[in-house]
Amino acid sequence: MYLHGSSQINELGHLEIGGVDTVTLARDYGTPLFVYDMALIKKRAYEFQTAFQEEGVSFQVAYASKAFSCLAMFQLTNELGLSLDVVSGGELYTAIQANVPMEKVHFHGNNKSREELEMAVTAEIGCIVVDNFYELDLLQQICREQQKTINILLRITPGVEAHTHDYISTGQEDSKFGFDLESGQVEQAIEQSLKSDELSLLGIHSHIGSQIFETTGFVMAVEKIYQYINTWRNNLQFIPKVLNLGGGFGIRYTEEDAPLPAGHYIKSMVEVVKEKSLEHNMAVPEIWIEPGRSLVGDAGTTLYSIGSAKDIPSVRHYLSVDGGMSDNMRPALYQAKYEAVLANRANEKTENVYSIAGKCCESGDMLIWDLPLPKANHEDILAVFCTGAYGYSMANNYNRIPRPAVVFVEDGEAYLVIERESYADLVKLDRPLALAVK
Ligand SMILES: Cc1ncc(COP(=O)(O)O)c(C=O)c1O
Ligand SMILES: N[C@@H](CCCC[NH3+])C(=O)O
Repeated sequence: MYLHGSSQINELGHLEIGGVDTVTLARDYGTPLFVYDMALIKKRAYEFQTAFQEEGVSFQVAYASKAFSCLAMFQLTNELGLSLDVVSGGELYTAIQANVPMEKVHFHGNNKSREELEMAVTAEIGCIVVDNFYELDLLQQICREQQKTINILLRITPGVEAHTHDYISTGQEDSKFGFDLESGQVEQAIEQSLKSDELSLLGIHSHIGSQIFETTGFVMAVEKIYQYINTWRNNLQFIPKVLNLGGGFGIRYTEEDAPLPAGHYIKSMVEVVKEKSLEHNMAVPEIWIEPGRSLVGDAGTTLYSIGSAKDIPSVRHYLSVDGGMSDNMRPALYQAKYEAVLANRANEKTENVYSIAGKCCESGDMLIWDLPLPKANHEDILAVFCTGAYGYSMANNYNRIPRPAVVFVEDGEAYLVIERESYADLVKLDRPLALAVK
């Protein structure tokens, strides 16, 4: 059994995270419950930061908050010295409510609305990562109206295919994100940005995809960008001060995954940026990254109560849990794989192979296929590891299932950071027909 971070088995044979017994957590807060190991989040942030420090370059590590966002998470990442990448008005609003210094916020998205851009300009955030010409025009207009200037990066699609699931690959030429490099769109966008009194162009952004296990794609993206440096410098007198190379660093969900240590990714990125900058006789730009999954993914564990079982002789043993695709879309969406244990009998021998079904009204709502476990029944708590990224943040109310609660744990203490949704919450925005607005 692979245990992440501070997870261990205690003397009762229970899974413990951050010094807190998960069986007690399940009893006190109910299930499904997301449990975050705070020490592991801190460790992951520190690994990226020290890797940059060792390379001796200027850098920013921004937390890609789409992986998991809430007030407490934003407060924590801010305390850790991370910047914050948001992709919507909702994430920006959460950052404002969490008192994140606005100069540390970067705003992404391929279709930011006027309202969202106005909100960002009003809040005077640190940087907007502009994705397309529509946004470039709109942002200039908004800045003019508000008589403000704003820092921007231009997101480019470098034409690099990351080796990952198609749905989470973003750097290929045929992508909805960013300005196309090959066709000259980037040059045109740089020109428009430089001409604008309202926009201060800091540099270039590239994000090639997610759950990436090798450094080649990042290196190729840098090489692609530098192929255009001379053109930009000669034609437009533009040299990027910032290169944001995105996120996407892979994590270990199961034994099939072999992620590199954070330092490896950073070292190869920095090496190629230094080498190419030297070749082009230019100063090494500031290097920014924006990891999401690799900061919070393995720090999260979901606790479920096991309910019904169905045995189909010689075919399959199903066990159903009290959550599913409503709190973890990833298996249904990407055929993602997870490991899990019985939290209350974590040191017992595995005897059976079960397939873990969610409770949603969908045959595709299967969390794990063929999981070896001790003989399990409805008194057991299932702990699914590595659910910290894109679990709660993609949770939904399908079948009107309330979203789970979230606790942070550290040094034997648990902190409830998101309450469990109630049935009353589910109908909060509904209007009975008699009161419905015509
Ligand atoms: C622009 C951008 N930055 C950062 C991320 C974070 O990626 P990950 O969670 O894989 O680190 C994403 C998601 O893929 C993204 O689209
Ligand atoms: N939600 C995806 C990653 C998308 C990242 C955002 N661009 C996942 O769970 O793997």
